[in-house]
Amino acid sequence: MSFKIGSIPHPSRNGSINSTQSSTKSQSPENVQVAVRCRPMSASEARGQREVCWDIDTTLNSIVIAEGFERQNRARHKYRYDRVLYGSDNFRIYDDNVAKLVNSTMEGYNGTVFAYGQTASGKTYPITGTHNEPGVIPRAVNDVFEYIKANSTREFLLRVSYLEIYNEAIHDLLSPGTQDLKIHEDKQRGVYVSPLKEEVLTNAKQALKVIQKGEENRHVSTTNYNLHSSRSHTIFRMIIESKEREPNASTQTHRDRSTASNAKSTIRISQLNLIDLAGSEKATTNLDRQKEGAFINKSLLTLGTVISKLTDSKGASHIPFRDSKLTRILQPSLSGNARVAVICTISPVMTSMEESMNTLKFAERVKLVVTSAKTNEILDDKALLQQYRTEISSLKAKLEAGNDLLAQQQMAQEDIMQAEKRKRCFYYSTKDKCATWSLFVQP
Ligand SMILES: Nc1ncnc2c1ncn2[C@@H]1O[C@H](COP(=O)(O)OP(=O)(O)OP(=O)(O)O)[C@@H](O)[C@H]1O
Repeated sequence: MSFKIGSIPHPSRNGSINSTQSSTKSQSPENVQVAVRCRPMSASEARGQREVCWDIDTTLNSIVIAEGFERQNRARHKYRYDRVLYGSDNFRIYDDNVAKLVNSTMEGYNGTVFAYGQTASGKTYPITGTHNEPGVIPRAVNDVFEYIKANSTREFLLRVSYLEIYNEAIHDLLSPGTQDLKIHEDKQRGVYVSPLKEEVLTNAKQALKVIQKGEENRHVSTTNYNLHSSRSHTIFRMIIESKEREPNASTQTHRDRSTASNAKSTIRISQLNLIDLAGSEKATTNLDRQKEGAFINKSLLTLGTVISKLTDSKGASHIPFRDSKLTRILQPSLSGNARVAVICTISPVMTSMEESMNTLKFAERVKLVVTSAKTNEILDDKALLQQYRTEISSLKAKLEAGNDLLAQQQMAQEDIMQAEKRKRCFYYSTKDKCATWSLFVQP
């Protein structure tokens, strides 16, 4: 894999991130964004088949089996998605289907992007990309740092992890050799994998090094269909924390300080999951590939079942998220609190028609999944402390105001007593001509 963040070409098409801060706390329910892309033929495919077996309309975003390629009795059903593309342009796929989602993760919403399709259909290509056509991961990392640059009133903390699910076992790609990674769930953290190494990111260049390190540790093999076939599902996760930056203390008024302490009392936390699924494969004679294929097919089948049940209009009973590690990890995204974008990839050749049709049907079903992302805000300890401080000083002020009132009442009481004494003194001094009492008469 070779890509460089600093040298992403086509600057005019770069920078699609909108830096405005959203004031909404919850997005209205929305369907999963689905893009379908048919890759161009490879040189060897082009030798066996002259034309692409799909009729693709990139304006109407529809796809149908091309005339002359339909099989007997197969109706030429036209499929429509949010975006239907042909070719190698990774910029368009990112700008149209992913950039907005990445932007919203910077504003506190969770986001998940995954690529789905048979082996060698071109899933890794849009996710990691090439030097000239960088994929979702390098573009997202680039946009995250661009967003941070454009939003100087907030400070950000970025952490990444990179894992793969190979033969139903979870491996840490950033810490190879770590054994026995398990999926856990608790109220605070939701579903998470542990022990999993997290690297703190400080700049885009370092982020790409981390990704490259992870890529090198991924399980890749040569299959009948792909020279560098990914034999595992990978999940690249970025955790984004942000809070209002504290203004310069020396230039603040007391009022500024108390407003600032309220504003910085919350921290936004969101996750960006970028997932490259392993591809389903037809039977092979290689025993290792057979074993891998069985695990891959089973987890993709579970993903299909989960999607079907989530979109079952009768209201699904049990959704089998726990039947595979992949669906278990994807559970929080698919069941609600995340924006989700799916890139479905198909091959241009007739020999893969059956698998491509299955991918198109999957794309149709996943399009029906509805999610409703919310901003995730928490109070941090420091902010909590700050809140307590503000509360204590307000109580003190109230107490002081109360004390003043008490003091005023005491003084009034004393004034009354003095007046009483003066009255009595005046009475004594006039009646008994008592010099001693006359002292009280004088002010
Ligand atoms: N849109 C595309 N334009 C040009 N080349 C592509 C495109 N998509 C894929 N390719 C090329 O096709 C081959 C297979 O692609 P890729 O590895 O992305 O497939 P995959 O679906 O991830 O396969 P697997 O599931 O086996 O890992 C690669 O050589 C890749 O460079």
